[in-house]
Amino acid sequence: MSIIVNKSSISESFKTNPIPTTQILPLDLHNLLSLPDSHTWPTSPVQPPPPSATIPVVDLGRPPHAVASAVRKASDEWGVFQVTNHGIPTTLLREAEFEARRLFALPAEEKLAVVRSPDGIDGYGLARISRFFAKQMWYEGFTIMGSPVRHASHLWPNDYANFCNVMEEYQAQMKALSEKLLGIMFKSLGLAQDDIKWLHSKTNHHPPQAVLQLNSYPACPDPAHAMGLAPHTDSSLITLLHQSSNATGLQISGDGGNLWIPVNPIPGALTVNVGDLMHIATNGRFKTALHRAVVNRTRHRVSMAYFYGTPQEVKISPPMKLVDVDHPLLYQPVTWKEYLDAKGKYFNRALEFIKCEALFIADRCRQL
Ligand SMILES: C=C1C[C@]23C[C@H]1CC[C@H]2[C@@]12CCC[C@@](C)(C(=O)O1)[C@H]2[C@@H]3C(=O)O
Ligand SMILES: O=C(O)CCC(=O)C(=O)O
Ligand SMILES: [Fe+2]
Repeated sequence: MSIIVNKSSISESFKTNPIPTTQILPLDLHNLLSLPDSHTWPTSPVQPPPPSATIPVVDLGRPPHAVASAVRKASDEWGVFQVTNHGIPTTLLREAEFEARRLFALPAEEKLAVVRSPDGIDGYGLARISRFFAKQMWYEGFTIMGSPVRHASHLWPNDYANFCNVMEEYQAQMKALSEKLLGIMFKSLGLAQDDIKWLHSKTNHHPPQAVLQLNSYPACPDPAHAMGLAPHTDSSLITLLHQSSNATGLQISGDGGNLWIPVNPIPGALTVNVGDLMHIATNGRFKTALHRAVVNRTRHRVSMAYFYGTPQEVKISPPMKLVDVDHPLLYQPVTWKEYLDAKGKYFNRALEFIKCEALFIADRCRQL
């Protein structure tokens, strides 16, 4: 039997850049009565957002031209918006959150049995961005790519079918909605299907890659000095986020990090983040939103993020219609895996490192 290893799969990125175990294992936050020093962040001045700053909400039930212009405006200006009337059954959203909570409610030692391996993509653990920060986040997560059966059957040997069925159905529905939204986004820029072949092409050898991340932020004894998920942009084309409606937590940076605007959960709505790959694919037209999650004293908040990206062999570059003298090509073509490699090294500066000037400068240096 021969094993075909395609070096471009996103899970390969974690094989080439393993994460130290100390950056994977979370403390049992559910039983802590005060904030340990390891989790104490310097307080940042809390500024009230200006009254005009609210994250756009797009009703997908409106006429197509109205939806397209609202999506375009939100993606240009914010890189994030909420969608209502998206067609995902509320019961599925509720069931998925219920199953996620059932997982995080397990005793710490049972969750540790499905901890991510240093070079793996799926399983339980801290956020991958942890190693870029001196302090730990008030956070635990569980990553699913495809079928969660291997880990779920470990957690619930006699009772894993429901978790798996719900998570698989959730991923199928999120995939369909991601594809619909990407279609709307590209169309809103005046592009036809033919302009972005990699998005629709039947010639891709692999299906689009996607990751479902369950995020858990236990109630926190000192939320003002804790961080749920530190400021970052998502590496996907788009991310569809469902946040539990029992607590706010997601915030968007209005100005690169000093002003934070909350995304107030609308029951049943989903938040759409423009990811770094979409910023690359639109030659910088659409913004990638810097965001973070904060925690609170009384509520255990859970969110579910579905990261939708490209098939493994696809190099992302903008369609020619978005490149001209006024809009020179901004970024070098990259696969998702290559981009995750850059993100693993340079974190929030990864985009800078794949800028075309960087290539130009590197060439110049070589010539000198
Ligand atoms: C496909 C992805 C996207 C990843 C990396 C990889 C698997 C898990 C994703 C997250 C999930 C939690 C936030 C984030 C910032 C993190 O630390 O891990 C995400 C990251 C990214 O968007 O870069
Ligand atoms: O929990 C949230 O609201 C944010 C989650 C997030 O940003 C992520 O999973 O990338
Ligand atoms: Fe995110």
